Amino acid sequence: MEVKILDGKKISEEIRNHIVNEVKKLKANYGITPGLSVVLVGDDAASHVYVSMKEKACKKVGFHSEVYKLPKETTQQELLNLINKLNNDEKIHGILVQLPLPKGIDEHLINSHIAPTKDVDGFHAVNTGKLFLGKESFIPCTPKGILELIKRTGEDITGKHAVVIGRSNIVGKPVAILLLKENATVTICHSKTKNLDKYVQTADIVVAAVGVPELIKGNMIKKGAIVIDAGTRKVNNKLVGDVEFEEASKKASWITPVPGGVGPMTITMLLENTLKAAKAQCE
Ligand SMILES: Nc1nc(=O)c2c([nH]1)NC[C@@H]1CN(c3ccc(C(=O)N[C@@H](CCC(=O)O)C(=O)O)cc3)C=[N+]21
Repeated sequence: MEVKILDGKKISEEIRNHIVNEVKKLKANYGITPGLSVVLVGDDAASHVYVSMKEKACKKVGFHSEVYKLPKETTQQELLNLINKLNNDEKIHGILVQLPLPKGIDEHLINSHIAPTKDVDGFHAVNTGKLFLGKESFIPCTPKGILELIKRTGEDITGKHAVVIGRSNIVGKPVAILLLKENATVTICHSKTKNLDKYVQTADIVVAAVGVPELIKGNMIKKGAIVIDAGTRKVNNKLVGDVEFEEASKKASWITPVPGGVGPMTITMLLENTLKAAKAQCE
């Protein structure tokens, strides 16, 4: 059986084309242009790359986009003041504070200062709680993108064994909750898990989100499994995922490449969430 590639770039393009049309309708019918503010504190090089990708993606679908680049000396109070301003800005429907934040700034305090209705990252405690309860909420972009990719395989998730490797608040935990909602049997593995290979070997769906290059070996993958790789680490200037792609491709039925898999979907889901936030304000 030939492996099929879950092309995050191509799927993103389809979704983004749809968003372009939705933006046109929103403008025509309500005079509203979805607006996203991205706040970046400090000089982390990778963060600057991601933020400019987000800005570009916004412009391309016709959103209003603002980027605030603040020096690493910015105080927590200054950041809270900016969020207050953006919470009250009618042009802005979504606010994203790029992580990681410099030391001394409490990430959870900052995220929970964003109005829940503008929390397009889905990191506010209210949205996290709603996700946990299975209620309508803003779903974090990477987990949402991963679910979309799995759904594009056309395979039924119900009853399948999904093994999530990684327990971060941004990817591992929320993606496990989403898979549970789709009636998968979910196992969460992490850095303290003993015999990781034993779990991965029984997985119908593998979601790797640890950021350890090629931790998941091809020989761990069950034949016919769906393999989603959310890892992106630069190794010798090359982007490497958490999965040994070549070897895993010999076993998997579907697999995401790195780059061009989960990464572009993350940004596409940010656009979707921002559109959703703008639409909610028309109601
Ligand atoms: N508040 C917040 N929200 C986030 O969503 C958020 C964040 N902070 N901090 C950092 C992570 C990381 N992240 C990525 C987004 C796109 C790609 C992406 O598009 N990657 C391309 C390649 C990019 C490259 O060439 O470096 C790909 O995989 O094809 C990757 C990673 C969002 N994050």
